[in-house]
Amino acid sequence: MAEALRFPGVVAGESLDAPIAASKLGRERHSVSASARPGAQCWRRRKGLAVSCQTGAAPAVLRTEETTAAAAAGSNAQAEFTVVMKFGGSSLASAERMREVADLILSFPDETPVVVLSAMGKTTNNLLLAGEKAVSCGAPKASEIPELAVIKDLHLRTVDELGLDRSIVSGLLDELEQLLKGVAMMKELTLRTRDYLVSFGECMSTRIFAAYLNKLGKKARQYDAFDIGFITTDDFTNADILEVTYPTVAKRLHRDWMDNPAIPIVTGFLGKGCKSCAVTTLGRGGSDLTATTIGKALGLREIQVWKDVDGVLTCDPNIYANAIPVPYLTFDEAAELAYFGAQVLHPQSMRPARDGDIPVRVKNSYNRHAPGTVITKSRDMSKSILTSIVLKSNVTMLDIVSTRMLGQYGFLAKVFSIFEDLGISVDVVATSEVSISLTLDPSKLWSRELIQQELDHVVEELEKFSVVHLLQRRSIISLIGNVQRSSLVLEKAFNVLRRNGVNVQMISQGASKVNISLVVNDSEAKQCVQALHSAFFENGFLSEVEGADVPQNGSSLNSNGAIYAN
Ligand SMILES: Nc1ncnc2c1ncn2[C@@H]1O[C@H](COP(=O)(O)OP(=O)(O)O)[C@@H](O)[C@H]1O
Ligand SMILES: N[C@@H](CC(=O)OP(=O)(O)O)C(=O)O
Repeated sequence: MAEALRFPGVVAGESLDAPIAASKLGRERHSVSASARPGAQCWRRRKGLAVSCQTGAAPAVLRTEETTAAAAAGSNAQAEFTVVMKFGGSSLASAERMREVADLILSFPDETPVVVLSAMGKTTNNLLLAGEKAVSCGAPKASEIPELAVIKDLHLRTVDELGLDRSIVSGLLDELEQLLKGVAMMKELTLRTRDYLVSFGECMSTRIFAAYLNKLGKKARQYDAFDIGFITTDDFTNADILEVTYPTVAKRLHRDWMDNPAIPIVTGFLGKGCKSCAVTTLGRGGSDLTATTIGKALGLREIQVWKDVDGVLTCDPNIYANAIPVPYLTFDEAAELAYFGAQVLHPQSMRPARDGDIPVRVKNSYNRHAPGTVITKSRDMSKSILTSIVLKSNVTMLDIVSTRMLGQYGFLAKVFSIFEDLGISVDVVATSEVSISLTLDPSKLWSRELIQQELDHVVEELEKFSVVHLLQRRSIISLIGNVQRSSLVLEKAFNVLRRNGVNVQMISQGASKVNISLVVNDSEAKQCVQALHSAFFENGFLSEVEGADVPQNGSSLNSNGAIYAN
């Protein structure tokens, strides 16, 4: 196995991110050597993980070199692996859960899976909290951060309970502590350091799980995604996967399988920045995207995403416990649902699956025989009316009225150029000749909220040519379904809202043709979702409508569960 490097951001001649540098300075174990590969340089250390780092490699160079080589291997790469099985943090919260997930994987002896894992339980949140506390606690106190203790305890206990050697994670835990000391010393946590910090979660869970499968006698090989060709933009905390990733990952997994077959256990959520060569992350929940990327790269039969719920549900079960599973979705519906706030899937994760036309199956690792949700390119929409109701809260709405007699084209262009310049996402839009109403994504970046100063700045810019009303604490309720039946959906929805005394402040029928969005006050939103859910899904409405496809609870809809039927 190659020697390891946990500082993929460190390239000869490049300045280090300060806290990482500080944590490195605290230790002496590093040695530096150049990789044998022409045009590449690599920092190595005696212990830890392996990341090869291509110095200053421009994406274009990578694309030419890697694509050509991978294309040769590409067709064969499809031969061995059959499915991706992704398990999220909720499926991997303890040693007991790891045992169950191993058992689940082994219960499909006819499959050759690529396994993608997230960090255990709430580890990512704990890492982020630890990082934030380190900024202000002072270096001597960094070792005492409570979240660090929780992370250590969980991982060491898991290793012990699974009968594995503590050395599987102890080096990483030491390194994590050093990093937190570095952050504490420098009193800063850059986005780059944040990504590096959270990467410890997936790096540990995959090492533990691979070791456990090997202990059970099932050959498994651990991979850090940033080491096998997950090349991304350098947008730390929210990076995009570059095209070169597909052939590179396919080539690597295929080659290793040919050399020595073993189930790949890949870190979800992580990548390597194309310019910085540092660890990047794909946004919260990004392991789903890792899974669909691998599915497309290898041209697999199916992508399975194992969660703690019986599939995609008719609404967020935390908002309304009566939510029921949705048996079928299209990629467009699933993407819209995720984008408009359903935390169950990463918003970008449907893209590779759609491009590769690979079905995604959302399953429950706690209830493996439940049929789950199958997401495909198309489905019979003739009977579909409403699929799911999604709520996105804490949204800011802007009413912008032109004060100059700009034509509509010029007015809209001016408004949107401001959002583009400030890097703020717009969700729902309704326009007239001289006015526009729109909502702003509450999390401009996945990891943090739009802050007041940014909003003030937006308003200031817009007021140069318009009158602006800023309306905060709004919610978007998205009705995901068949927009061809929009009159029926809207008639029912508005009846329900009127009965509940709710005034809709904006309405938009998405260009995607699967979404009608309504904007209401935050304070009324949950009650609206519950009332809409009752009206559409619980009182026989859909079965009253001629030809409607009616979701039900339980397994009677299990026409999509053929391969799990037992
Ligand atoms: N429409 C929905 N359908 C299913 N789950 C939803 C929905 N909206 C929100 N959720 C939440 O998403 C969670 C599953 O997603 P996530 O936490 O990312 O799982 P994992 O960590 O296992 O990948 C559920 O436990 C549920 O609370
Ligand atoms: N661990 C990362 C990535 C991820 O996808 O997690 P999960 O599969 O548990 O949502 C996060 O919490 O964001």
